[in-house]
Amino acid sequence: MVENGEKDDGMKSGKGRLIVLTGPTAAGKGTVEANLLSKHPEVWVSVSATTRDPRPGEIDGKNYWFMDEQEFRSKEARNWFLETAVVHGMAHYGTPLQPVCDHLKANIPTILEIDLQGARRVKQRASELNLEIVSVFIAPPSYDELVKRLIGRGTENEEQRKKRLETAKVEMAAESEFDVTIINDSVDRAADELWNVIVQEYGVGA
Ligand SMILES: Nc1nc2c(ncn2[C@@H]2O[C@H](COP(=O)(O)OP(=O)(O)O)[C@@H](O)[C@H]2O)c(=O)[nH]1
Ligand SMILES: Nc1ncnc2c1ncn2[C@@H]1O[C@H](COP(=O)(O)OP(=O)(O)O)[C@@H](O)[C@H]1O
Repeated sequence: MVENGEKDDGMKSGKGRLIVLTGPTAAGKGTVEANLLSKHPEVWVSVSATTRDPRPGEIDGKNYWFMDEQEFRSKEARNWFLETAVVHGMAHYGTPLQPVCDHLKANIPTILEIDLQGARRVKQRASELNLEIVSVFIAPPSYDELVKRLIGRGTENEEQRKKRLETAKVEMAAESEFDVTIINDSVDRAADELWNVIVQEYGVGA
């Protein structure tokens, strides 16, 4: 066991590649992950830290580690994170490093659900951390459908939705940077496609 922030050779011994999952707001990332986990509970999805407020029903330590900006910045200064980003120009988000090292070392299929900036940062740090990654982009069937899903989810006010849609346009334009694109028209099928990526990368369940 090493302290957070130190280089962990667990990254070297892990066989599978880290799955970095990105997609615009309300494309259905959380819904697809929940479907995948219901069918394949052996998959581990990293729990990020965030300074945004919890949505109704969200549980600390399950959906996110919710913390204030002071705590987030202090952890950031101690290299506690694999990557961090300010998303939608509003809240800080970050991936705790050590649990990722531990799960990869144990060869447990590991998914990070992070934004475009975070995905780029993980790619930049890949060689420093001896980390192999496969990047997956979850796309909505269309931009109009994404707007419908965002409104239908009903968890943001109009100003927050506007910011999310601005970010969404930037993220959708970056799709070609990713190794695999999964279009989330049917949740069940999209989750199966994601599982196929895991089977290919980790050789599990085949
Ligand atoms: N860079 C980074 N992005 C994250 C992290 N956790 C979540 N995100 C991203 O932050 C964005 C906002 O997430 P969230 O507040 O749950 O809103 P939603 O995507 O609209 O449901 C999404 O693009 C997430 O993928 C993280 O640890 N690091
Ligand atoms: N394939 C789909 N078809 C229709 N609605 C969907 C689909 N996938 C997700 N949704 C809905 O879209 C909204 C946004 O999904 P969510 O998983 O919160 O997105 P994200 O995590 O990407 O922000 C939710 O209300 C969800 O129920």
